Amino acid sequence: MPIQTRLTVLGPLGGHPTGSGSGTDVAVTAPEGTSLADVLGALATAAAPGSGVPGAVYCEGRRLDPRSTPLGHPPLVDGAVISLHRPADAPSRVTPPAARLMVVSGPDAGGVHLLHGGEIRVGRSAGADVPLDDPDVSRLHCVVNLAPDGSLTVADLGSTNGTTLDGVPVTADPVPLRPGALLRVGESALRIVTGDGPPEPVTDHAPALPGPEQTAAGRPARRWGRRRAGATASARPERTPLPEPPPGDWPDPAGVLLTAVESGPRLWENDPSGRPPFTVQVGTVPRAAGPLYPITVDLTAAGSLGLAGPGERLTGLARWVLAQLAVLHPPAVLEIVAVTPGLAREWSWLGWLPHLRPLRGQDCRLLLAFDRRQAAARLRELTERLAAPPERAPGGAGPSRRTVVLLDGDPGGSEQHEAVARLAAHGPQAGVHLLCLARTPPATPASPLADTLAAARRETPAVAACGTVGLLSGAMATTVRLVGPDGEPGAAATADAVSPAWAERFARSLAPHGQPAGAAPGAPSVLPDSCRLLDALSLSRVTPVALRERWARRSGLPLVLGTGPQGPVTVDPARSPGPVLVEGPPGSGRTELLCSMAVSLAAAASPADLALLLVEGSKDGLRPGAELPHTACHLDARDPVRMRAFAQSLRAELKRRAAVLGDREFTEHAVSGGVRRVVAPRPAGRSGEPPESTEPPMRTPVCGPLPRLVVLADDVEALLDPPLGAPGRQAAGSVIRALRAVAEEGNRLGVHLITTAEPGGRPAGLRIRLTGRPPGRAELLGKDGSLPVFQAGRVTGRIPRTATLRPTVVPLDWTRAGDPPARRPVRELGNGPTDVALLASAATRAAQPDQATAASLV
Ligand SMILES: Nc1ncnc2c1ncn2[C@@H]1O[C@H](COP(=O)(O)OP(=O)(O)OP(=O)(O)O)[C@@H](O)[C@H]1O
Repeated sequence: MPIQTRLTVLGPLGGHPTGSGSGTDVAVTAPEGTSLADVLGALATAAAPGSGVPGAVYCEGRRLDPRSTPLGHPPLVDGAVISLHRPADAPSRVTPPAARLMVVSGPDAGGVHLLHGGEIRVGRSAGADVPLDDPDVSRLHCVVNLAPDGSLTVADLGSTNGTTLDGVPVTADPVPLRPGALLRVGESALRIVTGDGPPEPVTDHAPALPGPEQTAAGRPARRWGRRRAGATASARPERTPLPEPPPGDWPDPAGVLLTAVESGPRLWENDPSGRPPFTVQVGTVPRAAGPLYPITVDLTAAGSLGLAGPGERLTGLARWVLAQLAVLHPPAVLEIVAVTPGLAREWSWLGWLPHLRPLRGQDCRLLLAFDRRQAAARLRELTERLAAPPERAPGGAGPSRRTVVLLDGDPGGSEQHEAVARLAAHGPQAGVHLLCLARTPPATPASPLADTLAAARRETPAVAACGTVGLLSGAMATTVRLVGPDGEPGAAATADAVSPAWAERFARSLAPHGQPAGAAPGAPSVLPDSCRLLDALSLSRVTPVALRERWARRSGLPLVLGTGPQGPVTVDPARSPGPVLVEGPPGSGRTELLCSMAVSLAAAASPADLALLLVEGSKDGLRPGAELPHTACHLDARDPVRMRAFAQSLRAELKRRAAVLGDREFTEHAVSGGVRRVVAPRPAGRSGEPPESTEPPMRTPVCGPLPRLVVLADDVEALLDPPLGAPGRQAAGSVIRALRAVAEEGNRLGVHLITTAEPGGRPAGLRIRLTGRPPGRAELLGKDGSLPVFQAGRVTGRIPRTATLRPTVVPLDWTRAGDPPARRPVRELGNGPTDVALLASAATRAAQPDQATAASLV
């Protein structure tokens, strides 16, 4: 399977990748094992057209050897930044810092600054060592000193609003700064952490919210300072009693960045501290002593969350909300969709997050919408979900996988507005929650909360359906107040916000994560229109040796169905509580899928361990599978004698197994010696003719361990309701009764049924629904709801080997990431052996010793 890796290439001039605008983002698609050297020229051309192959390549400050650095593996994973010719200005790996100064709350939160000793000045000025875009922070506000002996002190630098340490004012006289203590400057809270962290650079100095000059021009610091001293009623936290604090410990922006960059143990953790899922913190309330008090919103209770306020402050808060959701929930649990027409610059960083991959088979590269056409497509996909049954967690009450939809900007015409309204009203029950942004002036004494809320509803009507709305308030919009369904505002809290540079760094760090266990790294997130099963099985060149190795290391009965958005899709029919059902409209690829399943099973287990029984209700579509040495029987419904004999043998086999096993469940090789087994006969008929009826449908049993039996039954509808005049009409009932017996008790006895219609008995344990667009496109439905869609493997066509694919390097255009992917039509070859024939031939050779044993026993 080819893998895809998205990289950012910095040209000869280097630079720091603080946004999608600098450097060139590219998607490299190449077969597994391709080295950097194979694509280096194309990468250099993408970064600077006309430039030659560079002499040196760097990643994370290290020089790489292009020939021995494979794509898709560290450090060249999704989201990596490489620089050509010379190292980038990006922070490089450094010796472990003595301490970290973390900005844990405030309007420019999330910074993690490495301290190596000496004085560190904190202030609003760009020249400060720790610059903070916080309007209440003075240009040079306080200084932290790390002495050679590791001791820390802090002193105020004559700031307007003062500095406090754990609630105690700090003067110009340095006082000891204990690790873990909370340092407050303006609206920001900082914490020192010491200890030997990994040497990962995380300093994020880029000021991204309005720069110091802008804020200074619009707001004299002293006036804001006075306002704080005589705060307005709406901005005073002590006026509103705080509710019971939510349980659990709450992540702060600096900790979240570190978790993402270092893939810390808390990434996607199931929080043992009891923090409820899908709950986000929008700000904190400072208390005289003790930790910051988190103000949180539970999306499952609120339904949807509205956020209103001015420009960058609003996006900074929304970035923080989305980042928290992404760091707390894996992509298997959380899907993020961004419907933000015209706002690619603001929101393209989301594209690095694994949560925006179209795992449900949506027709796009990423779940982004930067123009109205893309917005219409995303909204259509989402509203279609309202009609589908919600995905339930096993044993759980609520939907197992939820979707958070960021809505920013005008989604389009009346149809799209109506779709948004439907999602706002009915989405939460289906696990779809909106995060609606409304750009309004902040709530101030001149514009009370009620007016701001009304303005937000006018600006973004869906806000009216949001169970909770966060309103940014105060002259500089650094305070947030939550308004619930009762219309009562909650406590005023310092709004937490993070910068675009922070968000980009955060999202890139998560980019390589989120592949399910066993998926190929960098597996393409977009479903192909055609999949060669042998590629999905990693058997592009199928040889007897490769098969014997697989057969030897088999565990269970792995059945690879095809490829999903994250790599091969595998099920285990032996673990299904009932038959496996393959449904779909005519021509959707059911017969082909049954053939693929036969091939996939034959690749998993040797003929000694597995026998296949192929049953056809009307056509002759499974005939290619009869070539497999595993096939013990190929029955078609035109021969009543063989049909009855088959039904009799199958029922006898079930009875015999039940007698041998008693109360025990079938396990691999548990039963052997003196036990007869069913071995493969070949039906004597040639293609298109009914097989001759002289032979029993299954060969004489011989001694040996019990193999598993898998019955693959196609066109079972024709057996359930045989057409008048069909030759097998009379015998169809006996076959159906035998299949029903397998459905009922087969699994316990190691006999499994894969069928296109339920014959009765135990209901299907696993359903595969082919959609028919394109042929072979299918979704897997477990008992707990829908799982990702996949493209079923093809075995009877002649698909050229994809292993010969040449690597491609394509510039990434984020504005087009929400479009359907460009598809290269797969041309099937006109001649040459089919893949089922290739595998059957290799399997026959691989099974030679087995067959010799079997023959001697017959
Ligand atoms: N996985 C696949 N990949 C590509 N093409 C496929 C795939 N499966 C089926 N097709 C194409 O679709 C055609 C119909 O497939 P198939 O006969 O398996 O469908 P079906 O559901 O069994 O239909 P029917 O029962 O009406 O015959 C095939 O001839 C093939 O060209």
